[in-house]
Amino acid sequence: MREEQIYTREPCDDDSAADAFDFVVVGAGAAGCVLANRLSEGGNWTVLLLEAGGSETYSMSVPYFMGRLQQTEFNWNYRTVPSDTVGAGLAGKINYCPKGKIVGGTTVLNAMCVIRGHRKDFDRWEAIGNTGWGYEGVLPYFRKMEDMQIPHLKNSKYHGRGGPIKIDYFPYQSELSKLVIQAGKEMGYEELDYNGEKMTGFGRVQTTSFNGTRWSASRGYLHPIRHRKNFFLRKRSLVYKILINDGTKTAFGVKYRRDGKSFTVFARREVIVSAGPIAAPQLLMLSGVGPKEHLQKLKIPVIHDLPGVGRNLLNHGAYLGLIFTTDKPLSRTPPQVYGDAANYVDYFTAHRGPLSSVGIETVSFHELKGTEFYSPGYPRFESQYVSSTLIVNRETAGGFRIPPRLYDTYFKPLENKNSFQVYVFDLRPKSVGKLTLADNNIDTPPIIDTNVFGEEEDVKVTIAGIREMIKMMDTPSFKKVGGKLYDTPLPGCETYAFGSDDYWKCAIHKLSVIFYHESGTCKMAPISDKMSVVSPELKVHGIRNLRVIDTSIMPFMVSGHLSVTGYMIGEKGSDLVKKDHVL
Ligand SMILES: Cc1cc2nc3c(=O)[nH]c(=O)nc-3n(C[C@H](O)[C@H](O)[C@H](O)COP(=O)(O)OP(=O)(O)OC[C@H]3O[C@@H](n4cnc5c(N)ncnc54)[C@H](O)[C@@H]3O)c2cc1C
Repeated sequence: MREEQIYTREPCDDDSAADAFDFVVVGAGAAGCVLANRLSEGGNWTVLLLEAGGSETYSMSVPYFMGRLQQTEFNWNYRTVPSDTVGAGLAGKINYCPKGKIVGGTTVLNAMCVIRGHRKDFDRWEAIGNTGWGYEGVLPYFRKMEDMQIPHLKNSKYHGRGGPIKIDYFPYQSELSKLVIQAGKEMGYEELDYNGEKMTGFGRVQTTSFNGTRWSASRGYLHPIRHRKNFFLRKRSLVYKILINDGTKTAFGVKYRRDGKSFTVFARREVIVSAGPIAAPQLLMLSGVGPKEHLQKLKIPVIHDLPGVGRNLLNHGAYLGLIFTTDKPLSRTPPQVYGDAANYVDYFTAHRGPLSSVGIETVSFHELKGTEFYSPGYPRFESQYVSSTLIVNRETAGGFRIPPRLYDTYFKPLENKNSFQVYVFDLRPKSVGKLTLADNNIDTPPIIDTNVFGEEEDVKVTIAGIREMIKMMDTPSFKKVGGKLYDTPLPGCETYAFGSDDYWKCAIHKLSVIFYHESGTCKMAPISDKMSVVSPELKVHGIRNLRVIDTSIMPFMVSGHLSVTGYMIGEKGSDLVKKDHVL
């Protein structure tokens, strides 16, 4: 048994010399792990899963350690280009763009929130010609991936049981979380299963966790298949080229680098790219599939001109400065959590206590009644209630690139106060960015221009959201604890009257972050759409035996978070592949 198998049941690293497989899947993230599992079930085909990162470890399963994981080698550590619209007040005007480089992909680094989106989001995908991707077409796959643990949701027709991914609440729920749900009721909202019939309202956050531990893509989809004879996982294997026959335009294998050596493997049936929204378009372009002029400029031989590769970069963006103070402590700051030995005892004996949560235990969804953005039954913004002001702590603030001076003037005064933070974000922003290559080398990170908050409408929606949150302080529940908006003007925005639209606009552009929901860079749409990269069967236009199956295929943003969308795409994509290779 190799060392990496001692603490987890992750499959061993395959070091056989086999060089031909039925399917070669690139990237062991949310979608890639699903494909490896589903295509190897039945034993008819051999499947090789190539992952650039190494093994998941036990400590990664502790929810509260989430933020720290971003400061490790298990993160690709991408950065965005400097921006005046999102995070203009961050160091260098640059946002971090974390992505998991590990078996399990970004599901090992993420906040574990399970929020699928609204049925209308998927109906919109179908309306542009993606037959079968409407809500009724995707719901069975959302259910298939789930093993619902929350007692009152186990028998809901919207949820699944017995699937690979366990869904549960975090065992820990702060006083803040309870209070927010109560306040929501006082504002006239329902407490509900936002992944069910209706979405508007408040709820405890459903999470990809089990018994207080992270349930990653690898735990759910790879651990159970570690003994399959037809499944092979090669770790620390960086794929740098998809091999495509220029004459027949057929993909037949990939080249990858492992431990300093180069290898070639062949795919008898298909190459499937599941490298995620940043690396999938990067790999296509490095292999000669992408916008012709861009590739020619970088001296990459063009195999197929596909102008849409890397375009349509979707994302959410959140304002970081919405903070409320209270007379009573409702939650704990990171130093309080990390500094109390009792929390480790609680966690390591019973998987309970604050370490069993990432710090977000409640979410709510709002329609913005009375504004131009109101659409009955279709919420337009989400709030996440952070169980402490995580950011009132130098280390966490640094994790968002908040410069020391900004920290000292805006956040430091809160260090000895009781406060909590609300992330508000527009669920369906209009801004769209793009991803391009910096050069023709896989080791050079691509240029990520998110354009988040580039459209005026997205800023207006966020302002409307902030105002809705401020109203929450008028509820009896928050009055009882002295809930108050933190109204120190943000440095750089003092010239505007605090609370005016102009003030909030300034603050949003300065103190915002991308919400790590990059997607859409290999857009799924019929070929008639010039920006389309893959067909509704997820086949790359113009190339045989090559598909992209991960969150990069999303044509439009969903009103949710993307790991479960990734699982759904992996599940549905597996069925589409199987259909084409019926024995
Ligand atoms: C900090 C953070 C918090 C988040 N919080 C949430 C949340 O609470 N809820 C939620 O639903 N979503 C959340 N997300 C987003 C979600 O986790 C991702 O959108 C989702 O995992 C994307 O799935 P994917 O399969 O497309 O890609 P990924 O899961 O990123 O998988 C891609 C895999 O491909 C590998 N790879 C890339 N390039 C290569 C290459 N050249 N060769 C070999 N392997 C390669 C990568 O190492 C990775 O393992 C969060 C993301 C971040 C960064």
